[in-house]
Amino acid sequence: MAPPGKSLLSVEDALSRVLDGAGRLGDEIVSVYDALGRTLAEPVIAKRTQPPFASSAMDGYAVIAADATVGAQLDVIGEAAAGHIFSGRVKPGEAVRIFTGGAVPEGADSVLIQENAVRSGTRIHVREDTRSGQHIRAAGIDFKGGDLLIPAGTALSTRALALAAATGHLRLQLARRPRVAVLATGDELVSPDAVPGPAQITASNSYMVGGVVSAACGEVIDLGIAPDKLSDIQAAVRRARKEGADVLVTTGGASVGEHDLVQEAFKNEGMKLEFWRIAMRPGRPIMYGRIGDMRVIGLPGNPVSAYTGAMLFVVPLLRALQGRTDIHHALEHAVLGSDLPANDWRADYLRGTLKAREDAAAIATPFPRQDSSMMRVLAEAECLIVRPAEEPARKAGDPCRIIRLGTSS
Ligand SMILES: Nc1nc2c(c(=O)[nH]1)N[C@H]1C(S)=C(S)[C@@H](COP(=O)(O)OP(=O)(O)OC[C@H]3O[C@@H](n4cnc5c(N)ncnc54)[C@H](O)[C@@H]3O)O[C@H]1N2
Ligand code: MOO
Repeated sequence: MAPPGKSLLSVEDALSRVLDGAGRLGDEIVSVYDALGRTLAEPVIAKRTQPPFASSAMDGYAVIAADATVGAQLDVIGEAAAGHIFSGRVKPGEAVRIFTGGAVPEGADSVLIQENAVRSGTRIHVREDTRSGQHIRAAGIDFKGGDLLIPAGTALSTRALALAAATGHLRLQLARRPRVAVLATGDELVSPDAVPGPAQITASNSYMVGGVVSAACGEVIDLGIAPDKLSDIQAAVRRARKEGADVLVTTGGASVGEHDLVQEAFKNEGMKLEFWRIAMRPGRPIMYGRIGDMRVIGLPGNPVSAYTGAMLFVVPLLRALQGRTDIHHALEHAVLGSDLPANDWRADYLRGTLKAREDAAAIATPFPRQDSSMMRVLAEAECLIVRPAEEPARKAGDPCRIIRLGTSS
C-alpha cells in the first residue's frame, strides 16, 4: 500500500496553482524614500546623461598629454573645481588646476595627478608622463538620456533608488502593496502580553507571518486571534474582506482534528478550495483557495510549518501580486555539513547553519532536531536545506541546495 498521502500535490504544483492568475494589483506614485524593496510598475528611463560632461576622476591638473611630459614646465591658467566651469581653453604649455568631479576644460585631454606635479607659484613641473584620456571620465560613461535604466518588475535596492534619483526621478510609479490579513486561530493561544493559563500557549506565529509579509512589501492587517469556533473564524474572514484584503493568511486549525475548523469556516464563507495538503515537510496541511477576489492561505499552526509555508507560498504570491519578474527564491548551491538519511515522499526543508568554505561553496549543516514546533532552532537557522522527495541518502560534503535566510526573512 502506498504511504498515506503519497499522492499529495508536489510543492511545485501547489506553487503554480497559488501563482495562477496572480499579477500586479495596481499602481501608485511613491517617493524614492519610501520605495526600498518595492516593485517598479513603470521602467525608469534616464532623463539625463551621466556624467553630463567629461569630468576628472582625480585631483590634479588638466593638461594636454602630448605636451605634459616628464620635465615639462606648465603655466597654471585657472581652476576647475567640482561645480565650477573653467571657461577658457588649455593650450600647449598650459595646465588648469582641477579637482575630482570638475569639468575637464576644452583643449585638455588628460589629468596629471597632483602627486606627479611640483607646484611653485603659478607654474608646475611635470614629474611623470600622462596618457591621453587618463583620469578622465567621458560624458555618458555611466548612462545616457533615454537609456532604460531599471525595467518594470524590478524590486528596488538602495542602489537602484540612487540610480533613479540620479536621473531626476524622485517619485516612482510602483506596484501597490498587497493588503494581507493575518489571523491566528486556536483556543490555546494568548497574546504575548498575557500570562498563559493552564494548557495555554503564547501566540507568536502572526509576528513571523506579518514580518514575512512586510519584508515582501505587503501591508499587514492584523486580525488577532480567533478561538476554535466557526462563528469567530468566519467573522474574521468577513473582517478581512471588509478591510479589502487581497490575501488572508491564517495559522493553525489546518489539520484533521475536530478542532481544525479553518477549512470549514472558509467554505462557509464561500471558499473555492484549490488544494489542501502538500507533499512537504514541514507544512503538509497547507490549504489554498479563494473567497471572491481574496486569496486565502491556511498555514499549519506549528511555527516552523507556518514559516516554511509563508516563505514558500506567501512570498512568491506577494511578489507576483506586485508584478515582480523574479518571484522565486534563489536555490543556492552548498555542500552538506553532515550525513543525511534517504528522504521519503515529502520534499524536506531542513533548518541549518551556514559556514563559509575556502572554495566558495558554503557548508550547510542541518540542526540535529528538526521538530516543527522548535522556534529557537528556526530563529538560529541561516538556511533551509531543500531536499527533493525520494532523495537517496547523502554524505557530508555532498552537494545540496539551500534557500538562504537573512535578517529580513
Ligand atoms: N492525526 C493527524 N494529526 C496531525 C496531522 C495529520 O496529518 N494527522 N498533521 C500534523 C501536522 S503535519 C501538522 S503541521 C499539524 C498542524 O496542525 P494545525 O494546523 O491544525 O495546527 P494546530 O493544531 O492549530 O497547532 C499546532 C501547534 O502549533 C501551535 N500553534 C498554533 N498557532 C500558533 C501560534 N499562532 N503561535 C504559536 N504556536 C501556535 C499549537 O499550539 C500547536 O502546538 O498537525 C499535525 N497533526
Ligand atoms: O507538516 Mo507538519 O508541518 O510536519 O509539522
